[in-house]
Amino acid sequence: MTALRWITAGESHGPEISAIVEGIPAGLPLLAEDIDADLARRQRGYGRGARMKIEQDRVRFTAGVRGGETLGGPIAMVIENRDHGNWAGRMGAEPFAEPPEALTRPRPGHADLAGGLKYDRRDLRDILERASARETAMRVAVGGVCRKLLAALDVEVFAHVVAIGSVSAALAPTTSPHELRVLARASDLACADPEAAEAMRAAIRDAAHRGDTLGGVFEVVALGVPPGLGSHVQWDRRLDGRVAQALMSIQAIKGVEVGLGFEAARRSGSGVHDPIAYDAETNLFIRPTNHAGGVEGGISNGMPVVCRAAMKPIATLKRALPSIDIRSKERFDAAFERSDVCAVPAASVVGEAMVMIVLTAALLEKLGGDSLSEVQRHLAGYREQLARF
Ligand SMILES: Cc1cc2nc3c(=O)[nH]c(=O)nc-3n(C[C@H](O)[C@H](O)[C@H](O)COP(=O)(O)O)c2cc1C
Ligand SMILES: C=C(O[C@@H]1CC(C(=O)O)=C[C@@H](OP(=O)(O)O)[C@H]1O)C(=O)O
Repeated sequence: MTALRWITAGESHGPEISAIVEGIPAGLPLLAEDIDADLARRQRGYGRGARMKIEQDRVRFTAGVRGGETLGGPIAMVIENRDHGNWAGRMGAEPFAEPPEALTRPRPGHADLAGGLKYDRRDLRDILERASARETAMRVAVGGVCRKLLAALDVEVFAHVVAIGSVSAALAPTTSPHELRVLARASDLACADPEAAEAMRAAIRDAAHRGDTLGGVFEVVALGVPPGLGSHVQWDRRLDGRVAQALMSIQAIKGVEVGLGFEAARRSGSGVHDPIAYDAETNLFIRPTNHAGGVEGGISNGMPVVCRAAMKPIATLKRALPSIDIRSKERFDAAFERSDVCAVPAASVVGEAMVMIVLTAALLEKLGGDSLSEVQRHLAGYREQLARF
């Protein structure tokens, strides 16, 4: 048993993106098609650009899986970049026969300029290729592996879009998590409020007409998380801190909230903290409200883990903002090729994946085990301990 660790590699227009995931126990049933369903969800979504018509993301396992089950060793995965075929002579590893035209015009809001300065690259393509959110396809694949393990431990994670620009979803307080998940999955906006979704589509169309872009907010909900994941004892073990880092690491995410988040700062204590009750039938502590978003003291408390992420608008604008050519130092009028107008629905699928990865790591730390059956046995024992508390 080792800690869960993972890493991705690959450029947006290179031949493929890849990942290695280590720490998944042996004996977990795992098929490429389990992952592909999530990859497809990340690709569709109102507001995406022409690139998504080219790609058809599918994962291929190249290590760690045999006969449809994990072996306990590192799992290696690749996803082909179909667009790579259109980049002949510009994206290979070998020296170029003819140097491609350098990209010297940084886009405000993207990594182009900051990355160029840091790595001393005068062709900004050397930065944008890796800064691109193409990489998030692989995060979703890693999250998909974790989803299989979480499902075997009765944990379910889903995301839904709650705002696009200034349009917010309004949900009836009676909407159950199950309904929320089904409604969001059925929408090309991953939004559970059909009326708001229509207004969101109109806002995205309007932004596209104006040559502009939009951001928004998505929420991730994790059900079935046992109490006791994460820890109060050290800064880097707090579950809320780990979730925030994971969500904030997604390209263009600029804010994260757990539970009430910023709203908690505006209320007094009596309107924030969740009263503690006890259910004598299940022998479990329960909470009538979940303002904490399922985490207190950096530890899961048995309630659903609920967090939100705010995404800034896409940086590549049809009507570009002022910028300077890094070679001539002159102001330029940007040439626009293609871009997403709004990628919040796609980012919500990525957020779901990142939360699944954090929860899987925390669960494996709590429970230990080299095979799925061992982890399941440990969870059953822990649940008995909780019921006796
Ligand atoms: C799923 C997804 C799709 C994105 N698509 C685009 C895009 O088409 N064009 C673009 O300029 N930025 C796009 N972005 C955002 C950039 O990757 C992001 O703005 C850039 O990495 C800089 O953001 P940062 O300052 O948070 O790193 C996308 C982000 C995500 C999560
Ligand atoms: C390729 C993906 O997203 C890309 C993320 C992205 C960016 O700048 O982040 C820019 C666009 O790429 P391109 O410039 O090739 O059109 C998006 O399509 C993807 O999500 O799979």
